[in-house]
Amino acid sequence: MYITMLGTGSAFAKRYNNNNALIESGNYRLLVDCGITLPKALHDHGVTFAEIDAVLISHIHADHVGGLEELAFQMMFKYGRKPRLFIEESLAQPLWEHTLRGGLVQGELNALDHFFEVRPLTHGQTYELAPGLHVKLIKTEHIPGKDSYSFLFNETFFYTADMVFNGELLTNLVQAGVTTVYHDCQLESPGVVHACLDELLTLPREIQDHIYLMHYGDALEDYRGKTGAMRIVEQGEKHKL
Ligand SMILES: O=c1ccn([C@@H]2O[C@@H]3COP(=O)(O)O[C@H]3[C@H]2O)c(=O)[nH]1
Ligand SMILES: [Zn+2]
Ligand SMILES: [Zn+2]
Repeated sequence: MYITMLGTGSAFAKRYNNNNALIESGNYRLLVDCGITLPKALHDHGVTFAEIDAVLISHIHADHVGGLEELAFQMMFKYGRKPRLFIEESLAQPLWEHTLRGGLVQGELNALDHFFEVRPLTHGQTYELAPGLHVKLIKTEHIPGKDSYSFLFNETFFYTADMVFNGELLTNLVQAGVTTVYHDCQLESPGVVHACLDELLTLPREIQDHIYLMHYGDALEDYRGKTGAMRIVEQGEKHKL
């Protein structure tokens, strides 16, 4: 599988797009999150919504779901079909009621599954999304009372939803065979709702070796060379996993 971060920025970043990814496995294309900036970022990448097989959602913040209205409308009115939506079952109703309903409702089109081919997922279970592409959702802490799910792909690649620092989880995953971790990182301390760089730097070198930082702010250039053994994911670069 290959991953390209169409954006690597924090919710407030202006130099970087929202932290959303394009995963490719054979001919299968999966969007991981679809934030406000995603429609333009995908366009700039030379891919149309019609060429996306499915979108997978981590949690309900605009930098992760704010592009879904355009996705739904483009697919309905431009391409005449529903996009496939993988989402943890606990998030489907809140996504509709609290985020999408206002913009999408018109007449009898008044439910999430009128616009999306919804595939509810249960966290902790492994699903085959396409041949050679499996995912397990892991519930991780972000905002109190707001469900958020990180992704374990093919048992070897861990992609964090926005999450607070959890060194024990990272250590356990690496010990269980995870080779690559893409981790959201707030550059400034304290982290509060994200892991911050200072917290991630407390990890032992053998864990840091596996970590790539994403979801960073506009001050990234001031932090190059200060991320220990952790590398930085560059927006737009395609990596083989
Ligand atoms: O209790 C809170 C809730 C939110 N926020 C900010 O709003 C942003 C929403 O998107 P995000 O989850 O990528 O990042 C969040 C933070 O930057 C915060 O600092 N404290
Ligand atoms: Zn975010
Ligand atoms: Zn968030």
